[in-house]
Amino acid sequence: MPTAALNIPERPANGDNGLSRTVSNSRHDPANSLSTSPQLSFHSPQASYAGPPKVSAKQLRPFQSQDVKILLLENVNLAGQEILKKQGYQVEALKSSLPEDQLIEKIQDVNVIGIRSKTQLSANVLKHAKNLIVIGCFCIGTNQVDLQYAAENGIAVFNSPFSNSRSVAELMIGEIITLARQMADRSMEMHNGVWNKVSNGCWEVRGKTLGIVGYGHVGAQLSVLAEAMGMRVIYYDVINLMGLGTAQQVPNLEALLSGADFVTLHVPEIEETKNMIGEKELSQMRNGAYLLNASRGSVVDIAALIAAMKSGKIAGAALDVYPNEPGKNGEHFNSQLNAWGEELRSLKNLILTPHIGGSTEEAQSAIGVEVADALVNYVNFGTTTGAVNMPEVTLRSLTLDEPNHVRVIYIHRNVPGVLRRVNEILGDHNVDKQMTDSRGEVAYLMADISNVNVSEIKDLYQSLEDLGSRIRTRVLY
Ligand SMILES: NC(=O)c1ccc[n+]([C@@H]2O[C@H](COP(=O)([O-])OP(=O)(O)OC[C@H]3O[C@@H](n4cnc5c(N)ncnc54)[C@H](O)[C@@H]3O)[C@@H](O)[C@H]2O)c1
Ligand SMILES: O=C(O)CC[C@@H](O)C(=O)O
Repeated sequence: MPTAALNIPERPANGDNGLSRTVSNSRHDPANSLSTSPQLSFHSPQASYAGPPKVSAKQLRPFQSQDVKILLLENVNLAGQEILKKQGYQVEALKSSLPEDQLIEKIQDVNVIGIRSKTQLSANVLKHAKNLIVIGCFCIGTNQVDLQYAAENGIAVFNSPFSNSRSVAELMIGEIITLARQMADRSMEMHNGVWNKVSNGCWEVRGKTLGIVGYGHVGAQLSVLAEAMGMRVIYYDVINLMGLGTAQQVPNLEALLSGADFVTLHVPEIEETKNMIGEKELSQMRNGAYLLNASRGSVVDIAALIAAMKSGKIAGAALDVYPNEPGKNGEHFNSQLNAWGEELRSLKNLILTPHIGGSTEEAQSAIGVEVADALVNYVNFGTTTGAVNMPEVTLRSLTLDEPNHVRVIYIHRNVPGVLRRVNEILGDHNVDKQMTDSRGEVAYLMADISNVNVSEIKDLYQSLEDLGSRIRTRVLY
């Protein structure tokens, strides 16, 4: 199938290839959605978008669905894979990420790519992705994708904004107690056959202060759980947020660092959070305090943390994320990967986990469903609700009673005069409904037009493609 399969209409002239008239029900079974049993599948709360249109909606596809090529990396959950396969798409799922050269090779061929936190979709990689229309990040973080480059090249990016937040918060609770009781060291000693019954430097967490940096989805969940254990909670965030329970916002990072016994980091990876905790910040922490990082590896200067732990300033730490992480399970975490690797591993009361904050059955299946649904909605209907780099645009579904309608999607540079030119082209038909919105330099227009013969669609597509402002045109019918 040629590149243009997702853009240029190629259905037989009678428009009846069977695909456009069937309505697939890719949603999960709601009967299971309230289960809390680990034996049953768990589904996240209803996401902010509505999911694929249901029963009476007309399935829009300008292509044979088996020609949509999807590459899933990093062991995307089976629940998500199934949703995509049910659509008839060609799905290749790999367990690991790919090194840049192999990624560049593979990405040239695919229309959709699904990744987690490891795969780097830089501008250098994306410039080879000539057929790519959408990226699904099956996780919260989107720092691994050049979002701006993607938007400017008409590639929408979706993620799952909160489906693993609870899992991260629960891990933090476990780690706070583990650090306070030096449990990881005691366990390690027992594994080595050593009995070492000590209470020195071991504490209850009740009455201690937890300082949360970044009071978003994870930080807020953690706040509630920590208070339930009798901890006092303070938090620092760049925006003013209402504290849950009796948690109190502090005015700056220094106030948080000097006021907390445990400091936990839940900020995104952005320029401002790079090495946010370094030598100076560690010196502002209380003597004998603990540091936890499950945000991104770039947020903590690890060499400075090693020094602070060696000096006794920091009594313990828990790290789930690192500046350089292995690409697949079984690979080594050593000094070749990060210069301080061996030194870090030798420290006492340090919990090291392999980026598993969001790695629970519940979170991964909820993320799989949420992101796969968003991808189906985008590929089949052009809906951008929930996209992290595009304006959010949706129209009510076309119904089976509207046989000669087409949906036009026109992603274009946000410059004056475009809408007039587009509507001159669409104006030969009846524009039933239209929505347009912009985000920075990029604008997204969606219009449903009626009384279009299949033979006219190619011309319509070409006229839009010929406009100077065009980034990408898609015509769905
Ligand atoms: N270890 C894991 O497996 C795992 C799982 C989920 C999320 N994460 C990471 O954790 C991060 C946070 O997740 P979330 O869902 O809570 O994100 P979120 O977007 O809901 O919350 C982030 C909060 O950080 C605040 N913030 C941004 N810059 C800040 C700064 N310079 N100083 C203080 N506060 C700042 C924001 O205002 C926001 O309230 C994600 O971006 C992701 O990188 C890791
Ligand atoms: O599952 C992953 O790879 C990433 C988990 C987490 O860091 C996220 O951003 O959601």
